[in-house]
Amino acid sequence: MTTEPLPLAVEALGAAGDGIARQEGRTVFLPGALPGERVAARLAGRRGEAWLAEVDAVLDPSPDRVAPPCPHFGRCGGCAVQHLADAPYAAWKRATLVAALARAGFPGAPVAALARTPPATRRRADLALRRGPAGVTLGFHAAGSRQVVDLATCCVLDPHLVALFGSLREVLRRLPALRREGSAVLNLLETGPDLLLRTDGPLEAPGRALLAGFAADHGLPRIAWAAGSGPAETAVQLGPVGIRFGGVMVAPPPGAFLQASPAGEAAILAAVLAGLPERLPARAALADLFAGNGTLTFPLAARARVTAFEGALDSVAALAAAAGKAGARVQAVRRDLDRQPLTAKELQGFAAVVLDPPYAGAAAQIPLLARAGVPRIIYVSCNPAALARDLQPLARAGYGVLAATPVDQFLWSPHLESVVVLGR
Ligand SMILES: C[S@@+](CC[C@H](N)C(=O)[O-])C[C@H]1O[C@@H](n2cnc3c(N)ncnc32)[C@H](O)[C@@H]1O
Repeated sequence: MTTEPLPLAVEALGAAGDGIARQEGRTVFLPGALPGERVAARLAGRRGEAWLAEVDAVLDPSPDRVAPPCPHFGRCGGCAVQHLADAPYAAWKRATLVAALARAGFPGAPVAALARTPPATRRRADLALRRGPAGVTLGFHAAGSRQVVDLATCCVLDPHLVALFGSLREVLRRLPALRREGSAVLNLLETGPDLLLRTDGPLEAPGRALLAGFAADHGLPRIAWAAGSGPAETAVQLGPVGIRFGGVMVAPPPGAFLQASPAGEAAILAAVLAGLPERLPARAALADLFAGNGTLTFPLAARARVTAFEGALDSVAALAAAAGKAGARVQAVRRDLDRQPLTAKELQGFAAVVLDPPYAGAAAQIPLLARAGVPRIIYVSCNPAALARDLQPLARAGYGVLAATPVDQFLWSPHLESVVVLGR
């Protein structure tokens, strides 16, 4: 359903990057509209109690409106806010963390300026693939839709990854393993791009040969493949894979989690290390929860012994192997922290606990952490809503925010990374 165009005054920029107006007492979300603008828009559907509208025309543009740098902006769901000038953009992102901390019970907490990440530096892409009559479509999903936007370029991704799009599309067109749909995770490691391909058909010998040719031609040391969401197997290995964390070379599993950009990782790490207690006794121990492949673990190990807890078996194995080889004072432990969170007793020996949970947060672990009374907690979050929820028990347990840093890891998207240091 769509209505006739209505004139609407945009009052604010919402958490998803949409303009927000009011119409007959209801909130209206206006993708592409900016605060202070008057627009003509059609009500096009519901988002919960609110209206979702399509902007027909911007009648009075905001002085903060700028030309979006990417030709796909507006259709591609990867970015939501490329049309806003830099200073109000940075203020909007920082305000997200201020609001989350206020909701958590920390109004007026000290929040640093937004740590920036440059365009064209994102080193991890999770691309959707579709086979159609005209070939293979490769890109991100359109905003709020399952449709895939075929990307010719991307202003966020590292150009080394964007440069692969054309030939990857072509090799996938010839790959029978891709019947209708799949995905491609590209991780830019120090050893070159690492590809994990998930397809809806089996990968036979001719397909493997095709991928081997692609890897050789484009400098990919490894291509892994998986049937749907099944386990990944190595399809092509032409050389070692690796990335250094705190000077320690780690060989991450296919499709491994990486912090989105080098600058984002550096900003997170700086805030985490600055959040540690100033003087750590010689025998101090640190806990790194949701440790992944050791992005934070190895730099933390330069300050004290670290026990790294992680749920994914292949990541724990990569972390343990790298620690063994480097002689790092790191113990890697496989633990599902949702099903079997660390008990208050287990947590009590640590001088500081760093946690960097997935998007959903750490709901099972937080109450036990609140009870343990660890002197320092450093929460790295990629989801302000989960952060606000998870910090509430810590506020009730008497913790205060010592420092909070918003990090613009997910440039031009509504997502925000942040590092919050808590003590009591
Ligand atoms: C946001 S990543 C952080 C990884 C790492 N700290 C880093 O900076 O690269 C979250 C990590 O939590 C892990 N994870 C997800 N659910 C988990 C669970 N229930 N228990 C333990 N680890 C989990 C994921 O495998 C992933 O490695």
